[in-house]
Amino acid sequence: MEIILASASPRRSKLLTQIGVTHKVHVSNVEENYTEGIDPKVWVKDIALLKALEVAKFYKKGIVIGADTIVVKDGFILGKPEDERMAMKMLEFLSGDTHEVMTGIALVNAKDPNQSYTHVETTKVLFRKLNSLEISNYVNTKEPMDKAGSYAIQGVGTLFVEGIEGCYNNVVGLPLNRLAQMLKRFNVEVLNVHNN
Ligand SMILES: Cc1cn([C@H]2C[C@H](O)[C@@H](COP(=O)(O)OP(=O)(O)OP(=O)(O)O)O2)c(=O)[nH]c1=O
Repeated sequence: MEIILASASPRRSKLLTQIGVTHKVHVSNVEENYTEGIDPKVWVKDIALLKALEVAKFYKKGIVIGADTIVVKDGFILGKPEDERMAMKMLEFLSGDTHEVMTGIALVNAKDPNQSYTHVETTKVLFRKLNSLEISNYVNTKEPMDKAGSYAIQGVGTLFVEGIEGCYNNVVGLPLNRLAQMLKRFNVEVLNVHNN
């Protein structure tokens, strides 16, 4: 069974490769325009599904995986920062407190797009208190610029993380354990994948 990852994130592709899932990457053009007042869980699931459905149109068969990662704190959704100023504001906001990282995942059968499964995985992350110098030094590394919430737990950003509760890979962009369980619904056993 061919597996198509509908994501531009090199991290997600690497995570899939880590568990032995051979796949093709086909990037979707879905706009991530947040509408005020939407429940973050509903939003992140809907965007993941939209990404997978859009890419599924290009294929006659196979399983399309869509995903979206957001950071949520006090009801606010933090996506990727638009500029360095915004990245600094996000990090100030996350400093010294716990936030949630949510990844929505959607699996769509390209042969019959009505067959789809979605899930939202949530991981709690505790940041230690950050000072303004380390925030600006971190933003200068550019690492935050393409990351939800303006940090990368898999990079230098790990220095801000005091603890996590839940799936680590979910913070990086794909909850692998959950994804493997979802793939079983399409009879894909991750430890025994034949994609050709
Ligand atoms: C919090 C956090 C996020 N991220 C990343 C995961 C996602 O790639 C990114 C959030 O952006 P997304 O919009 O979820 O994904 P993307 O734009 O990289 O790719 P696509 O939309 O095509 O699927 O933030 C990390 O890499 N590390 C972290 O610690």
